[in-house]
Amino acid sequence: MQFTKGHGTGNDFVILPDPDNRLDLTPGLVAALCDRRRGLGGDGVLRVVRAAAHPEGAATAGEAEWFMDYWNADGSFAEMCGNGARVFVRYLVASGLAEPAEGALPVATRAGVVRALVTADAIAVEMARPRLYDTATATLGGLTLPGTAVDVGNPHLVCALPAGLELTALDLTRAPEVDATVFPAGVNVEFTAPGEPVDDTDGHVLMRVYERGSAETLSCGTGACAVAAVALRDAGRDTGVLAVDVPGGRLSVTVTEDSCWLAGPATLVATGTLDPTTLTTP
Ligand SMILES: N[C@@H](CCC[C@H](N)C(=O)O)C(=O)O
Repeated sequence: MQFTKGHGTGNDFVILPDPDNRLDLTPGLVAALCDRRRGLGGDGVLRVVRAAAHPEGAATAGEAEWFMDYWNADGSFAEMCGNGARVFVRYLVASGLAEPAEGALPVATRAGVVRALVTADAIAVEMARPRLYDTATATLGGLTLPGTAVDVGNPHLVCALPAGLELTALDLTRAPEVDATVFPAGVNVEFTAPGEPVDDTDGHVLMRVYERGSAETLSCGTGACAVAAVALRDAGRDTGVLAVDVPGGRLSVTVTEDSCWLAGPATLVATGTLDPTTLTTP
């Protein structure tokens, strides 16, 4: 089995090239690949498959040649992964499967087709504008925080920390408790604090995230988009540019009238082969 390992601001992925959808990818195999001690390690898997060859990509095969088949580290599916899409596009270009020079590159996902712009330093992906749709709470270590539910193709709950509580003080080794009636399919939970002003932006937010299916990660692209949309709402604005700092680095989010751009570094670090029969799970 061929693989490449890559990351976007520390949100890391095992990339599996499988153009014709031949791999028998199962939740167990995904979890074993993502195991950080027994496998390659990753927050998720990105299968690179032709849209026409995948049942969930076929409907958009006329718009995008490639389908990002994203899986969380526990073997569950997610509709969308913002950093994953950026790393996926870096892989397509680096491996010669797509040409970046032809303008925005379309990629099919479970949340529809996204478009990417590629430069040497960064990859920006245009996704749907985040939709703020409800309020809910997250409880963590006896602390209950109010938050805003946001749909970025996948579900998010954005909770601001009260003044005086440091983001670094949160214990995210366990999942925050949330209301399952608001989030029947689970949710990614972002905790935020205000950052110092950053040039050429309309705001700066610090964030940590506990991801559905992957636990705490160093970064979450769709989470950064959700956080930016809530920050703009709180500032009485509809659109703007936000710097969102995550433990793994800085993301830039631009919310426009009808879409949302997520930009940041996307890096490939290794390529190799693996015999899946050597993988074991606890
Ligand atoms: N890290 C991703 C989000 C991955 C999916 C998420 N865990 C979910 O289950 O919705 C990102 O960069 O957006």
